[in-house]
Amino acid sequence: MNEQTVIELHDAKKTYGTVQAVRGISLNVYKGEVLGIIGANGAGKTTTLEMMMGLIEPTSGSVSVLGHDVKKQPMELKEKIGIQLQKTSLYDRIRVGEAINLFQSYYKKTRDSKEIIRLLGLEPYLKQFVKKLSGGWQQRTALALALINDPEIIFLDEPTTGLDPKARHDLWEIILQLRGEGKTILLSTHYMEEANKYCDRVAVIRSGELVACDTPANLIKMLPSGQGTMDDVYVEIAAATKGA
Ligand SMILES: Nc1ncnc2c1ncn2[C@@H]1O[C@H](COP(=O)(O)OP(=O)(O)OP(=O)(O)O)[C@@H](O)[C@H]1O
Repeated sequence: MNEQTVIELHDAKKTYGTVQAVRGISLNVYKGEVLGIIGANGAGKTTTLEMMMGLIEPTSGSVSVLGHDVKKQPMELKEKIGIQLQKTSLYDRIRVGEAINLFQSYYKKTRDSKEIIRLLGLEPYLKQFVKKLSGGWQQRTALALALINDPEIIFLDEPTTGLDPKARHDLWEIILQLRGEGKTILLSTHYMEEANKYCDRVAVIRSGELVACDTPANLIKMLPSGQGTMDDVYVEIAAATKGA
């Protein structure tokens, strides 16, 4: 694997009032990898991703993305990253083609929209309202919008949640194609078979802490029995009670 670091978290913490959402995570993400983030509901996956995206500031510690401190240079960062959020309701009331055109106006540098439409197979849907599309096509539209600025890093928050198996498979094919272009992809997922099959490394977050980050095969080796599946990793490492 190419070991050029594109994201660096150093003891990043995020506190909301009395809630410690992220409790000091240090992590390096490498260029060209697909890094999955797993953990129970409320573990801190979205908060960690949002700090890397520059959407929220860490309460303490540092987050550097492509050499930019997310606190000090959020605008520089915006031009270089692509974000597909869990909820796409913002774009519900416009058509697919209109959403793509609108997003093109947001950035200085853009990727050819025809190329993005071809990659995502969106040609037949351009005149349709995003809201009327199936979940799978809504997710593809959201991914198309995340690619408009030809980002070096793409963030996907639970991209395949709620999709049927074929739509999930097809979306992964696109994600792997993007990795083939040299993009770095970070995503959160609750689907362990997807983490196992498609992610180069998987970060395990438990109660706001990074408890492991390695290849799926190495995470499985960390199990007490030294063997099993990513489901076992989830149950025994990600969802284990503290101190267990
Ligand atoms: N804006 C906020 N204000 C207050 N608390 C928040 C806020 N955002 C997140 N939290 C809390 O921080 C903790 C981590 O939330 P986060 O959304 O990062 O978890 P997650 O791992 O992404 O969960 P899920 O799998 O359910 O999406 C939770 O306790 C959550 O309630």
